[in-house]
Amino acid sequence: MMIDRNGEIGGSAYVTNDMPGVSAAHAGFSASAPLRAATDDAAAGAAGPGERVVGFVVPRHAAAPVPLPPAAHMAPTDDFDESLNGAPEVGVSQSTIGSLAGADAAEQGMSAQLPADGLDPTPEVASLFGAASSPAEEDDAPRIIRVSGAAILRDGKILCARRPEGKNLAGKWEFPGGKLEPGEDHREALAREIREELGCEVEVGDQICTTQNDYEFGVVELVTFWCTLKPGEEPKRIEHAELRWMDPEDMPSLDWAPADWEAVDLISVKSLAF
Ligand SMILES: Nc1nc2c([nH]c(=O)n2[C@H]2C[C@H](O)[C@@H](COP(=O)(O)OP(=O)(O)OP(=O)(O)O)O2)c(=O)[nH]1
Repeated sequence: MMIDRNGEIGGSAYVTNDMPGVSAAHAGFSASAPLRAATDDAAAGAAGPGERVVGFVVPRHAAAPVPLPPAAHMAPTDDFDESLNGAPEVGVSQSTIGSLAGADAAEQGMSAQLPADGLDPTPEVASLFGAASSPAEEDDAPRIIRVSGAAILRDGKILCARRPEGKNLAGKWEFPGGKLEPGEDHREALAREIREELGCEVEVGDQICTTQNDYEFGVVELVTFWCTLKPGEEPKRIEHAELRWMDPEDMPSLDWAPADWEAVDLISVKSLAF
């Protein structure tokens, strides 16, 4: 999905969340006018440079943006209902997003639903809903690499990281984070990766968006989250070639990994709107 500086959206990726109030507060953005995210009319359009986004746009749910805990309470509290944090359970379209987003569906306790009786889904659609596929189709299925990325906010700036030599996408900018390990959900994986990569502790907040990108080494499904540093924490450059705190509107000037443009555009456009 591409978003121009007027806030118009086109493209083929899908977005699962509004810009959350908690993140806006952290970034110094106003939370009063949530960014218009993917809609039906955004179903066709260009992907970013060198990018082939897999997935499709589904209608956003009609529910009002869910109020989120204040920044100081980004860590789930005992009385905080996790099901409200991110995509609420509001029916087929959200379930569809959940199934596309993989772990999010499980995290949200949502189940995928096949189309209504009488509709004969194509194999592609059926596979999205977990329907049985033939061994030949399974062999052809792309390997989904599930990755969490952190948009860490401090004083209105976002921590951007450049991938080191010797890794795939070397030299590209990314959100710190990494692959999920077996048994982890996205938030657990992200907290662990940040500990390993940056040597610090973060509070993982709301989801910004989910994208899939078809790289030559596999399909990366990247779920990006707002994060804040826990009190007294300072990120250290351990694995990355470079770390840089950027004003959101300057983020598009970096050479981002293709899967990241969705979140970069959402973050930078939001900052320009106010
Ligand atoms: N961490 C991160 N990875 C990204 C982003 N965008 C993007 O396309 N990727 C890709 C690059 C990698 O192919 C994959 C994440 O792998 P990684 O190498 O960071 O994961 P990891 O920390 O688990 O590393 P490793 O153990 O495999 O070395 O996702 C992003 O914003 N953050």
